[in-house]
Amino acid sequence: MKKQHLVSRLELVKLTKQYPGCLANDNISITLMPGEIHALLGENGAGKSTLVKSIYGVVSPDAGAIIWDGKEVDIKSPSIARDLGIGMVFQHFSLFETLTISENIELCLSKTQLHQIGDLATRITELSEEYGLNVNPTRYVHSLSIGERQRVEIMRCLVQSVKLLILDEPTSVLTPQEVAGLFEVLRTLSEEGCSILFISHKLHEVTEICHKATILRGGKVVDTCVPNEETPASIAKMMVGDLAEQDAGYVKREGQERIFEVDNLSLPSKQPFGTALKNIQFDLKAGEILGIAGVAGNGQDELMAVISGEDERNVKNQLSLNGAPIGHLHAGERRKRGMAYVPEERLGRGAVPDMSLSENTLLTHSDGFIKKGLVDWQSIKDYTASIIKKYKIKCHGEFSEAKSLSGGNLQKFIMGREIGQNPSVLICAHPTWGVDVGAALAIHQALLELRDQGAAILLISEDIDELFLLADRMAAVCDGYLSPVVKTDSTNIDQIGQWMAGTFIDTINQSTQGAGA
Ligand SMILES: Nc1ncnc2c1ncn2[C@@H]1O[C@H](COP(=O)(O)OP(=O)(O)OP(=O)(O)O)[C@@H](O)[C@H]1O
Repeated sequence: MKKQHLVSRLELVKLTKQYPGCLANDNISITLMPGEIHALLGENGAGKSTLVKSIYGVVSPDAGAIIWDGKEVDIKSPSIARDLGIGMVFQHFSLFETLTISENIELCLSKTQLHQIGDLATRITELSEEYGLNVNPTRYVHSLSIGERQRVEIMRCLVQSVKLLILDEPTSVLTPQEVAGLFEVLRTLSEEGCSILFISHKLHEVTEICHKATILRGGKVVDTCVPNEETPASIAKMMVGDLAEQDAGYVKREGQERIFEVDNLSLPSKQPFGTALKNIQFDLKAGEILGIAGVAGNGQDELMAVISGEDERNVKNQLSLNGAPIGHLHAGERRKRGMAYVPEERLGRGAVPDMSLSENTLLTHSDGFIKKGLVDWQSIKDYTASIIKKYKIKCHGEFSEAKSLSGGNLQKFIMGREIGQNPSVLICAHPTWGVDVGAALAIHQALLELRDQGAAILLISEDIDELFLLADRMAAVCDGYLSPVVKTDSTNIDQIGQWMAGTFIDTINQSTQGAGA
């Protein structure tokens, strides 16, 4: 970070945002200097997203001021933010699959910007070389991996000569190798004077790359620190107070009898740019967690949809539960037999946004709460209230609409709702995605408790550290293929990282061809 600048790049002065019944940002003041990489930390619902949305013109604050390069500004919309030089990379990318990289980037540029840039494809190629982004402007977005898509989003900000780049949990979708590449780009940008505001729950990354950190709690700034003078544990303490226990070194278990099996499953994707599943084969054992690593978009969604029954194609003999085929049964029937699911997409698949938490509970627990044909609302409310209490979910109550919860709080609710059914098989994707350290610890312990009671758990995640922490056996998916399944104790992050990049596929293809010859 260059130190000679005296004028701050961005100053937030007593920024305040009130939602009905919730003061999301309460008099927040933060200063960012040019070139500063600044982490915004806080437990779920602390107000981080609301704050960055105010800076990017998506949310309009009720009080306070935003000072940009020394002058007060009124950022009424993202286009005003972009004109000022503020770029944001959201957790969910907003790219059109059927357009090229260049066409996607062109869509968010004004006529004046396009005129200033000249030939856009040439500019993208130049910037790609300058920052080592490896972005080819003529490639179609549907052919890109998640890591490449993120680089397109960053490129979209770079072509607009961004002076402040906001990243919302940028590393949760990347392989370890891609995280290292991203950090290189961020360091170069910082050297050149671009400020970076970085929301993350991964504290070791914050200590590695950020110059300063601001910690929010209950909508207020409660602390600031210089991350490389702290440890992940000391920052966690600033965020959530003392953690009674630390997440470390859980005992690995050996599974008992085989409960669930996927046998030689091959299935074309139903989506135009989805991933076909190719000869997937694995089993889940009672009292064991099987972790599947992989960068999003490599068949995880398709696999999850087939197992849950959301994909209704008949794969009768390819899926079995307790020795009986279930691949022809609909989703509700599979739930009745003891299966539960936590899908990756929490709003829309995991919960219906406009329904209350109680109503969302009823959707996946219909059997338990319908008595003599009538819905037992009191029991549903009590059960929902118990999940809210157990997982310390920040909301107004069981009547809160799912969409009014912050991302991490909704994730906690969905996990709690599914674990609470005591399933014999739990299939879950990204169990702690966007969840703060304290809540992640609670979710980890609930998963391990369920495992120790004899459930078989499939954990699909992009968080490789979490998989190593929780899984007893591990594998990786790439391009719809599943790698060999190995005991977690007998592998390492490097090997799994390479499998995530597909190094095992040739061997699998050779052995299948060999078998067919
Ligand atoms: N549209 C809304 N209506 C009502 N309340 C809201 C709305 N959006 C956010 N909130 C509330 O504002 C508070 C702050 O939410 P915000 O999304 O900013 O938290 P966060 O720190 O980003 O959390 P997370 O880490 O879970 O993403 C939460 O209590 C949330 O329930």
